[in-house]
Amino acid sequence: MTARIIDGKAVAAVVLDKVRLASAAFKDKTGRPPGLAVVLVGEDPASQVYVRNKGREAEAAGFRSEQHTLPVSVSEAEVLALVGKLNADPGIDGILVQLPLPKGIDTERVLLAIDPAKDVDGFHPINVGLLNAGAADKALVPCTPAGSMILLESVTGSSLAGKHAVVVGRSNIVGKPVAQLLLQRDATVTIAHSKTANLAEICRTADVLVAAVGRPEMIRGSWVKPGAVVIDVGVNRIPAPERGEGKTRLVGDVATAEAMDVASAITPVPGGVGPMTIALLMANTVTAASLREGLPRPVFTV
Ligand SMILES: Nc1nc2c(c(=O)[nH]1)N[C@@H](CN(C=O)c1ccc(C(=O)N[C@@H](CCC(=O)O)C(=O)O)cc1)CN2
Ligand SMILES: [Mg+2]
Repeated sequence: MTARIIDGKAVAAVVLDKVRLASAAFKDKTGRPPGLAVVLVGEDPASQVYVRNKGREAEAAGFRSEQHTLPVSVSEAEVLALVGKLNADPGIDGILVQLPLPKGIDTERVLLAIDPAKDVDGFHPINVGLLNAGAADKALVPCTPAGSMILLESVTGSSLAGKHAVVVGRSNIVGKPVAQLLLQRDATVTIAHSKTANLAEICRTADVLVAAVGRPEMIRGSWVKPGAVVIDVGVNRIPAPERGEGKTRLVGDVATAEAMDVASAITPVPGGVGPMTIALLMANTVTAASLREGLPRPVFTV
């Protein structure tokens, strides 16, 4: 079997088209565009790229887009003061603090300070609680898990009843929320991680395998059940001396070439889940804006 490649860039483009329409409709109804503020602390080069891309997509979607860049030396109190100012700004619907934050700043405290109604990352305990209570329809759902589900559903349809989903990874950003979303689609869900015994054996029982462990190509082709759908959330930069001295390349958490011989469908890295993260951030911003204005929740499923 050669797996079908799930094209995240193409699906993200469809979501972004819907975002543009929803953004224009929002502006027609309210007289203002949705507003997104992205906060970057420090100079992490990957974070700088992600934040720039978020600003570019926000502008393309017709949003009011703000970027706040703070030096690495900034105090936690100053970050909290900025979040407080953005919470109070009626034209800002979405606030995102780019992670990771520099050492010395308490990430949990910063995330807790964001107004849950503006928490377009879905990381605030109120949104986490709503998702875990089975009320995802009232929550802002984290972007990477929500995007992963759209890619998965493009292959399986919306019901996963009778399917065993194995999530490898237990982060708050991906592993735990994606497990909740899979449960809500009636999958039987196992959360495994790097310290799970018999990990390969457990993965081999997965009809749906979500890899979010952050270890380059850890999941081998022999771990994949024939016909499984594989969602690779990993984005790992590894040395690529074959490309020249000091060069690197991106790989996922799955050994893609091996898995392709076994799976029925798989997301590539790059070009799979990654592009969905930013598309879903734009979707969450229109959702937050609509809910804040008492408008119906827009739908961005593909
Ligand atoms: N506040 C947040 N911080 C972080 C999040 C997040 O969702 N919210 N996620 C990641 C970083 N991230 C967005 O912020 C992100 C990561 C990867 C991609 C992406 O498109 N990846 C591409 C490859 C990109 C490359 O060439 O380097 C792909 O997989 O195709 C987008 C967004 C951590 N921080
Ligand atoms: Mg990807």
